[in-house]
Amino acid sequence: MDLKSNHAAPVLTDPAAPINKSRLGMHSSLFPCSPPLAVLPPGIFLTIPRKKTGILDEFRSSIWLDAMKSSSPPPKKITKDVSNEYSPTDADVAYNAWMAKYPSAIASFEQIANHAKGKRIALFLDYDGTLSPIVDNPECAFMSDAMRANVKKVAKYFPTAIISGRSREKVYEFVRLTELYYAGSHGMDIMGPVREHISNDLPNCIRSMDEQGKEVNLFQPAGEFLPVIEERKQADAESEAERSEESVAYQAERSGTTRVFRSLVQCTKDIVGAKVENNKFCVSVHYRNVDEKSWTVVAQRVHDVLKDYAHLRLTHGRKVLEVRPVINWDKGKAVTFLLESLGLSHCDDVLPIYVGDDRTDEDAFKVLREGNRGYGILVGSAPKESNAAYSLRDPLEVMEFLKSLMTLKK
Ligand SMILES: O=P(O)(O)OC[C@H]1O[C@H](O[C@H]2O[C@H](CO)[C@@H](O)[C@H](O)[C@H]2O)[C@H](O)[C@@H](O)[C@@H]1O
Repeated sequence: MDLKSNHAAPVLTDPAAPINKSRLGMHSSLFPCSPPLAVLPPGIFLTIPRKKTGILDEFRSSIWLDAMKSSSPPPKKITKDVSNEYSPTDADVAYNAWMAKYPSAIASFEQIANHAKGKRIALFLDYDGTLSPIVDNPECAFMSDAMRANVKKVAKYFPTAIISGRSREKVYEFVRLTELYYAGSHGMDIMGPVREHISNDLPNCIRSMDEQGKEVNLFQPAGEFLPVIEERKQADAESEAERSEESVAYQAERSGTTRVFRSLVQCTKDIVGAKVENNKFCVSVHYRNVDEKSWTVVAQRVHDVLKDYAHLRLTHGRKVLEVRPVINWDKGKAVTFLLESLGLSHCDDVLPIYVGDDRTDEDAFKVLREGNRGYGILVGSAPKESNAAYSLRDPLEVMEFLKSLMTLKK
């Protein structure tokens, strides 16, 4: 969800980071659906009108607060009929109606299998909330060994990619499977197979090596947003003493984060429980562990920092505010890019399946739904409108679904 109420979306101008728009053109086949906001052709920048008041008024505060509250509802408890006098609550009725609209991918597996007959499955998986359960500390969102083993097996039969909001490096550290493709920063950092025509057409696509020394294509559509060289030089010039402190700000600079990360760390450091995470092309401001009374303070501080930057925008994930470049790129575009990289686009015999739990995954569900080419599967049990076709309750059910998928191997 974009937080752009009252035309005052916290978008940022970074005068020190000039953006070379002409370098951001790309192959037209990577624009399968019309962009959600205005685009500056031929690049992939979005323009968002903004007002520079810097103050979250009461009205907008309450909109933000509502969005913050509803951003990660707890899983629905299954109501048990122990007394034989079960009378469903309104919530049960709503849940059952929702399940009828987004049936379980496990219960509907036969239907999926029928559709997959004679087709090659391409699998796309989100990480947090999909392969690993949502936990309070983002550094501890480990996937189970059983899940890893099943993802490994499924990747043996079907091309499989992880598309995460985390940095590509970080999600790889969690997953540690070399047989997958990885897209980090909500698809803004993709390591995929080598395809000549793609790397020739896209200026931000380069030939690179993966961890195993295998040749890959590295596509970073928001490449222009990495810190300017001067900042790196400045970091290099820091004293050894400063370096050894291993401060959050130093680590961020070293890993290529923009100045906005440091500003966000600085402006939230007195808010107990707030955590700022550097995801390379995006920055996450977590408020899951912040007292609810201070949530609007978090929103206000983030808003204040962002009002000075024109090339960044704010979206909302599960108890997290996500700062990202204003470019027309998302997980949906990443799926299209990867299908093309894998040589699987424009093929009638390919069935892409995308499994994800978050609002950012909706872009991918939408691409599959609109192209009428595969299935989005929403992970969660809280009724919400989605572009997915099916649902799974939680990562445990995701694992069951992966096991079922393996029965479809040739
Ligand atoms: O696209 P994803 O792989 O789902 O990444 C989205 C964000 O996931 C992480 O945050 C979420 O999971 C955390 C661990 O369970 C949880 O503590 C947090 O509240 C959730 O929002 C990650 O830390 C973010 O950087 C990602 O953007």
